[in-house]
Amino acid sequence: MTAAPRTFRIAAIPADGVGKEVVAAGRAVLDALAEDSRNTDDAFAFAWEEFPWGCGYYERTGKMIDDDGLDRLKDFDAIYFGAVGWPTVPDHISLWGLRLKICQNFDQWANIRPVQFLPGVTSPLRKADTTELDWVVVRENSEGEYAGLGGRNLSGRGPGGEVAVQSALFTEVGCERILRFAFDLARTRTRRKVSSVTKSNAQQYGMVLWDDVFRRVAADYPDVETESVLVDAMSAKFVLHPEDLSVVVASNLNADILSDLGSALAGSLGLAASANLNPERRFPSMFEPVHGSAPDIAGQGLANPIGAVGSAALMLEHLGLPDAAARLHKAIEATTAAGVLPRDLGGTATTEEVTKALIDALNA
Ligand SMILES: NC(=O)C1=CN([C@@H]2O[C@H](COP(=O)(O)OP(=O)(O)OC[C@H]3O[C@@H](n4cnc5c(N)ncnc54)[C@H](O)[C@@H]3O)[C@@H](O)[C@H]2O)C=CC1
Ligand SMILES: CC(=O)C(=O)O
Ligand SMILES: [K+]
Ligand SMILES: [Mn+2]
Repeated sequence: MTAAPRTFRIAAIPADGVGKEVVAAGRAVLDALAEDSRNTDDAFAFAWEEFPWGCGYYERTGKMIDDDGLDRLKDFDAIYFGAVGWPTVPDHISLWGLRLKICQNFDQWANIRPVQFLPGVTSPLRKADTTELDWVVVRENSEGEYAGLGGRNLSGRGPGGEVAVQSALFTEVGCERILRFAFDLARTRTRRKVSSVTKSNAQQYGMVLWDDVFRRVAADYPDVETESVLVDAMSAKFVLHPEDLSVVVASNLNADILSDLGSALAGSLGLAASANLNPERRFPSMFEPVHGSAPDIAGQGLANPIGAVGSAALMLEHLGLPDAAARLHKAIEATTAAGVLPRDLGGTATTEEVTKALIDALNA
């Protein structure tokens, strides 16, 4: 007798552009994994519900998400997200209307973005051996530069004389929780090191508060090596001394930029995975590739699904399925090592072909 499968309720929000293609790919891989677990003692299954929100929905209804959308999402075990944004809708409307709305209302304050180097993928880094490289960007995901504070036309003078203010919000509670999260994560890694990134020479209030809290929290983790680096210097360090990185923690904007840089160094933005976590589990967490909707390649079957599949692996870990997550990672490595590469990695494989290779690799 085998036990009934543990069933996880997942809300899929593919949203726009390649988001639709990579979420479909990720779902196919996850369903294959679940199917494979049937008749085992660790059987699990996914009950999917897909939501049509995004820019197309906005064009039809004037809403990025239904008024009761958050209410409908709040009891899911997790959210599997694609990417939001399309040239027909201003980017700040679409991003605030969907992704930021979910992240902020569900207090997904920790955004985890591993930078992973894969076999068979050429890195633009000049270092001959990238096999030793592996670091993770921890992004403060609830405040900072994306707090949404400010306004336009503050001078009242209108076009030509407009004044706009965009403020960054830093709270001691917000800094402390993300910094502790980074230290706790460092303790789970081979290299126990946290690099904190700010721009506190120029931004003398919020980022100096961050630095102060970093020093205070660090005292509780004497076993973890630390460094405090300005963001301009850290961007150079990503390229020149990536072997010196393990956990890199930064504010919302700085980590957003650094994580795209990191994934490009690993070979492509299409590879990068992320988890928007509500660590207290009061709300569902959301898993999405780091990249956007890529309108330049959308609808052509060219999207690299690996970032979305890596995000699915982060979701499996969050759901308490570490063995299944490890199998996904192995399948990703086997696929790139075998040279099944999409166009952004210099290959010719379509989204569908990469997805099929990933599914085949699960059982290899
Ligand atoms: N979390 C989200 O939903 C995000 C949404 N966006 C939105 O996406 C739209 C496009 O933004 P961009 O700045 O162009 O960034 P993007 O990440 O969509 O694209 C940047 C470059 O990376 C390539 N790329 C991205 N994903 C890829 C994949 N899976 N496979 C192969 N190549 C891939 C694109 O073709 C493009 O050349 C905008 O509306 C933006 O606001 C951008 C970033 C994150
Ligand atoms: C919006 C965006 O670029 C990101 O979340 O990475
Ligand atoms: K995304
Ligand atoms: Mn980004």
